[in-house]
Amino acid sequence: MNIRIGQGFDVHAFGEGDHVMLGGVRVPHDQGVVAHSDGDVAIHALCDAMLGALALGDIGQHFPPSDARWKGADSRALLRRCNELIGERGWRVGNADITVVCERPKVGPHAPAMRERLAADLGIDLDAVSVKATTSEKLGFTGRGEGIAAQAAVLLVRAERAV
Ligand SMILES: Nc1ccn([C@@H]2O[C@H](COP(=O)(O)O)[C@@H](O)[C@H]2O)c(=O)n1
Ligand SMILES: C[C@@]1(CO)OP(=O)(O)OP(=O)(O)OC[C@H]1O
Repeated sequence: MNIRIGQGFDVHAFGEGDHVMLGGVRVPHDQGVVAHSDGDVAIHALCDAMLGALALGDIGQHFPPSDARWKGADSRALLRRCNELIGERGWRVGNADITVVCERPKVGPHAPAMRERLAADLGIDLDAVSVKATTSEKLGFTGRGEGIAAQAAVLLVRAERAV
């Protein structure tokens, strides 16, 4: 088979701070998130989708929260490592589609920069990376502003090998 599908989901609670990292972009906000790494839900969901597509477990298994190496980690480095893991097995991301769920901050204005960073980290075209956002209409934990969530879907395709 030459294609594989994967999906990922991540949540972080809001906490003290003045920004949230989303898709590798520092988004100013009146709160931060509680996390071991930089708490980038968009990237964590994307990593899990990539790992899931090849049944490689999840990011918590590859980068355990109990390991001091990942404390404060730049999630872009985790994404690049996940990209290596699929690349070593002969796969690359064909396209990725991410949805961030929160009432605030507004994600739309930052989506172009997020797409650029994610596409660069994955080594794929900009138009193969989509970032969308929605509120949850004030319902649930995201609606109450208690946290932020993201889900991601990816298609992996066989990487062409240079001979
Ligand atoms: N954190 C968010 C949430 C939403 N958006 C944008 O607003 C649109 C309307 O959101 P609804 O939840 O009311 O459907 C949505 O389609 C996004 O374009 C956003 O930028 N940031
Ligand atoms: C990113 C990692 C790194 O330890 O920790 P967190 O930033 O807490 O994020 P989460 O999505 O809860 O768990 C995955 C971990 O791999």
